[in-house]
Amino acid sequence: MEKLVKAALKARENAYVPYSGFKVGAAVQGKSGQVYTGCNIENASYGLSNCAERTAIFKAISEGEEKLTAIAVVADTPGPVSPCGACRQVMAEFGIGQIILVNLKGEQQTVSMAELLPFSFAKEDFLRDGDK
Ligand SMILES: O=c1ccn([C@H]2C[C@H](O)[C@@H](CO)O2)c(=O)[nH]1
Ligand SMILES: [Zn+2]
Repeated sequence: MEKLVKAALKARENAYVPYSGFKVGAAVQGKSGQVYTGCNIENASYGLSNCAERTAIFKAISEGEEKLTAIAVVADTPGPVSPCGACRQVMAEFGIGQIILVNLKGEQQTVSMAELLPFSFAKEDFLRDGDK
């Protein structure tokens, strides 16, 4: 989805990365069709840094989206960028179908959630039948 890749590239420009210098951009599409973008936002207390993917996803959910259909992630990596484990788990929560991984050379790879995070932990693993 070229629209999502373009939005992610633009969001990458807003990355706040005084510590790593590594800019990442993301754009996620909600079931409504609306697109939400995000960049990574670092902190002097390094562990509080937030990845671009989670910035975009949390923006979408906080605006009322309940399901997300696709996400594009862009960074200046040798091959298509590989999202961190924390972001993979957050993506899995909202059933993202298509994960489009891109680098600045335009190399692109689209993967499914099951490919990106096999054997993931989900609510079905701990909620009782009546609560699902
Ligand atoms: O998929 C990724 C990988 C890394 N980062 C961020 C976290 C940190 O700010 C910087 C270096 O790890 O890149 C992302 O936003 N997304
Ligand atoms: Zn991450």
